[in-house]
Amino acid sequence: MTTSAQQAMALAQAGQAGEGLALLRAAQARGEADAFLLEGLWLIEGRFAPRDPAAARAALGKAAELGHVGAARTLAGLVACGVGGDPDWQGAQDVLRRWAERDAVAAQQLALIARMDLDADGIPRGDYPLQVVHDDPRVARHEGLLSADECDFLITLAEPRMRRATIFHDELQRFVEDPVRRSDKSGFPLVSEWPFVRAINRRIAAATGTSVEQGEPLQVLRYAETQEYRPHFDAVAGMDNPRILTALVWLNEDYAGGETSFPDIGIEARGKTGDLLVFANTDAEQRPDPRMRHAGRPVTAGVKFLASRWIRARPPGPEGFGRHEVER
Ligand SMILES: O=C(O)CCC(=O)C(=O)O
Ligand SMILES: [Fe+2]
Repeated sequence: MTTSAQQAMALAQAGQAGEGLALLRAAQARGEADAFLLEGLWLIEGRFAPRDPAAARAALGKAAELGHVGAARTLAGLVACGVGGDPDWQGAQDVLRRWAERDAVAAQQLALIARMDLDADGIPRGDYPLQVVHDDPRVARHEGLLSADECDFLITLAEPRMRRATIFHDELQRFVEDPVRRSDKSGFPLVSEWPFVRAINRRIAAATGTSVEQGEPLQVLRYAETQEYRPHFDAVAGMDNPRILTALVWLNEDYAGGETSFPDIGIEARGKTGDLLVFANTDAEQRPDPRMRHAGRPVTAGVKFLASRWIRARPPGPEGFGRHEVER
């Protein structure tokens, strides 16, 4: 069966966004939740329709009211993150509470958030002191940034949406699959920066001394046996808002191999579940630091899960972080 939303998407992809939108409007008039959801997604991403976060939030609210669980998940994240309205941490939890009986993901978010030490705005109250591993260039770690339950839940959320990881190709000016990066990944862009994910991002921000807005979408990387991320730089020339830091959190430890290695400064890092590794990619002038080449070494047994967040020098402008940003 093809739904109106699917037809609208096909039209938009064929260059007929106006017709697609008309179809969505008709379906909305019939009370079809996924027609509200799809318009909401277009409006957040500014794809097939001009970006309008407030209208997006309204459309997703409508879809949620009509019983769409995916829309309710996205809505809770927008409320938490302040997209299309002021950030409202308590309001985001109200959305989760309304859905907790019908949606195990909402219930689990609430349960894990309840165990976090957060103020009323969802800001972590804790201190996350770093142990220095290497002074210049800076590499540091913090043990137990995330609990084992939080790591497991991130993996659970990421698993169904895993895709082959890509890298940005400078000549082609787009993301491509490449033997340099053989792993799967699952990102948490704005439409899936759910309250739990937001809370994790805030904790990474607190531990790295940055603002939560400076981070590109959180990614969960999955490396099966033999998979690796060959030596590469996270900061590359030509980013006017450079990736100054990378934060990695080990989400499991029952695998062999898979060390994060920095061959030019002689570091091989491996952490326990929940440990954070943070490193500077740029020098004092925010130019890519040639010593910060690093790799995820091949996994030799088991499966490695790692959360990764690339942190920019400044929050994004209205158009996001630009062409190198991890796909939204
Ligand atoms: O898998 C690793 O150990 C490294 C990951 C990495 O380099 C990245 O996410 O940028
Ligand atoms: Fe990297």
